Amino acid sequence: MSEPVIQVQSLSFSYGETLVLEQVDLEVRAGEFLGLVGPNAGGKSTLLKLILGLYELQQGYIRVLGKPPRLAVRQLGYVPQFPTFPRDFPISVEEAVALGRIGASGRGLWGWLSQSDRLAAHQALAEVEAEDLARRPIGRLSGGQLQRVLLARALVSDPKILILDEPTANIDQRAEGEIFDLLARLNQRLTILLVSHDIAFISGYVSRVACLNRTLICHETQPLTGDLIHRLYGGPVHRVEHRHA
Ligand SMILES: Nc1ncnc2c1ncn2[C@@H]1O[C@H](COP(=O)(O)OP(=O)(O)OP(=O)(O)O)[C@@H](O)[C@H]1O
Repeated sequence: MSEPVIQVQSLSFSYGETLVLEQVDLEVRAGEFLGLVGPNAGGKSTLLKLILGLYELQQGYIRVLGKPPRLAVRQLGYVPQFPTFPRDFPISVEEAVALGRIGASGRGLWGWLSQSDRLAAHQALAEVEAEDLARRPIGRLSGGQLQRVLLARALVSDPKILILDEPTANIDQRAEGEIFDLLARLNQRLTILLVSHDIAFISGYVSRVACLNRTLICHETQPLTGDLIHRLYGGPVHRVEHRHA
C-alpha cells in the first residue's frame, strides 16, 4: 500500500461555541483520488482549511507529507470554493495563474512576473487545455473556463497534492464532466482530495469516498448504499466502522 500523504487524527474544531468537527480520523494515501462528501455545513471546507494550515489546530493531529500543515503548504495546490480575487480584477488569465506561483514561492504578491513565472503559467494552462485563454482578462471567462484557470493556478507551483473545494458547483454538466476527466488524468501523477455534494457523480471518478457530517460517517471503498446516504443526509449522526481496501 502507498504511504499516507495526509494524516488526520482525533481532530476536533469549533468556531466559538459551535463544534463543527468532532473526533475526525482520515488518512489519504499517495495516488488516491478521495472524494469528501456530506451535507451543507457538515464541516468539509473547515477540514480542508485545517489541512491547508489556514486555521490554527485546536485539538487533534494533522500531518501533510509528514509535516505540520503550514510547512507543507507549498506542496499543496488549492482550488477554493470561491475565488479569492474579484471577477473584475484587471489582470489577464496568464497573470492570475502565475500569481499562484508567487504565493507559493513566498515572494510578495506584486513582485514582477519573471520569464520562468510566465513559462510555468503557460505550462499549467496547457495541462488544463486552456492555453488559448492566456491573454484573456480574467473577468471575461465562462464558469467552466474560470474553473480550468483556477485549476491551472493550483498546478503552477508543481504541487504533490491537489485539494479542491466544490470545483464544479457553478458550471453545467458538460463542463463538469470535462473538469473531472481532466482531474482523472492529473490523478495519474498527483494525489487528489476533492469536496463535493454530488456523491452519485463523483463515485464514477474517485477511488474512495469519505463522508463527513461533523464526524466522519464513512470511509468507504464499496459503493454507497441507500442506508449510508440516509445516515449521512437524513438520519441521526453516529460513527460507523472505517473500512480500508
Ligand atoms: N469563519 C467561520 N466562522 C464561524 N462559523 C463558520 C465559519 N466558517 C464556517 N462556519 C460554520 O461552520 C459550519 C461548517 O462550515 P463548512 O463551510 O466547513 O461546511 P461545509 O460542509 O463545507 O458546507 P458547504 O457544503 O455548505 O460548503 C457551518 O455551520 C458554518 O456556518
